[in-house]
Amino acid sequence: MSWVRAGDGLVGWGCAARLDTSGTERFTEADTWWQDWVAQVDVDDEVGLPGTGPVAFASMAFAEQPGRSVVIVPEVVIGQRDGVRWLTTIGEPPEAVAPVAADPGTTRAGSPVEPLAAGAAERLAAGAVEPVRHPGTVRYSDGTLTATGYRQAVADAVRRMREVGDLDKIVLAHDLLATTSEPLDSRFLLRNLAARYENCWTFAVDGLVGATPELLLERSGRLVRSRVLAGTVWPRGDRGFDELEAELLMSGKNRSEHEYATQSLADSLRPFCDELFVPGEPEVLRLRNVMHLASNVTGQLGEDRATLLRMTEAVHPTAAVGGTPTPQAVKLIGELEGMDRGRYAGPVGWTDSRGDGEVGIALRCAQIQPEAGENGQVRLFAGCGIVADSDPDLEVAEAEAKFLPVREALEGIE
Ligand SMILES: C=C(O[C@@H]1C=C(C(=O)O)C=C[C@H]1O)C(=O)O
Repeated sequence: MSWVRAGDGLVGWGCAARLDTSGTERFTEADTWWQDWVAQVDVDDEVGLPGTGPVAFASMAFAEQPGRSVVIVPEVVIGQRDGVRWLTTIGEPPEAVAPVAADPGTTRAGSPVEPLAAGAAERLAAGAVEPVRHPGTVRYSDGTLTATGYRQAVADAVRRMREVGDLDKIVLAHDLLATTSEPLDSRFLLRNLAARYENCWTFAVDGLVGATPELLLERSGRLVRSRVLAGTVWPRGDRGFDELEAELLMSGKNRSEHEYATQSLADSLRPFCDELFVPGEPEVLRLRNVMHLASNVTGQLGEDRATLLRMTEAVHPTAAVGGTPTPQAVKLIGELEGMDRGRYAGPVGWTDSRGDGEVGIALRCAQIQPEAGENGQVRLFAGCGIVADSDPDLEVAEAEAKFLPVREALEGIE
């Protein structure tokens, strides 16, 4: 399990407890389950920062049906934030971790661990940690919704927006299958993604692996934060990055896509906040494969601070992955895509016993298929916001650009 950005974050393994859930109540169930679980453990947290003490990783389904959501409490978590490093264990320190700490008796929840890097290197040398495996060659094939099927779905959505007029924006996605000649080691993907997308949150929860640029919510005490993305350009022709950036900022279509996404997040987050700051103008987030319009929304929570999972329930899905109005968009997504998004475009991240934590939107990701046998198989997803003046061919190309991070990570392209 992983949630890492520019070297900071959490990496966990083992399973001390797990919840599988689905349906409309999935967030409430996850929140209650986690609070009940935390209430029955003795916590010895010497650090007291967000992410120290017991944490749960969560990866929630995009849709109410048929998706499966999962919450996992790892047995061991290594964390790093602003120069502070810690190790958390649940129960007795497992064998693989014991040599890391000077005194294994003190490696309970939240003990700071200095000699971690040295210990990890020793364990690797001693063969206690399996080396990362290369997935071999990669072959691609159509997913449930092919690129041509996707083009058609976009065209149908555009027609409906122009003719019926009950929908302002819808986000449509499609999938792609990749088969590797060797079983897939999620650490191979994670390492490559983290190296190339430092500005993104590299995550892995129960086989869903990716590097998302979009932070749905971060809660840290009374502070809440979100990085809303919508509106995209990608390298094409001989346009330079500056030219692309100017094109993005001036594009009415992209600006309106962005406005719907920011509005939906702000409207659903505002009831939890005493103050909420929404920038008047978006900025541009540059990534290797695409550029996005971005708005950093910040707020101060009210006295009865809702937990991260409760707020996540309220804001999901924003119009960055659903649409406007939300109910009509979500219904039409199911009809036009005709596939199960699973946990793609759902919230993914972690929460601690205080209800703090970070959740991103699971984008630029792939679901590792457990039943692949001797090969590895993953299902990649990518989608785009569609408005009445979208061009289906351009949306197919945009989705293609959004598949790139995982494709290149799978193929080990430097
Ligand atoms: C839906 C995806 O990305 C979202 C859609 C965007 C857009 O349409 O411009 C931009 C960023 C994300 O909010 C995806 O990557 O699959």
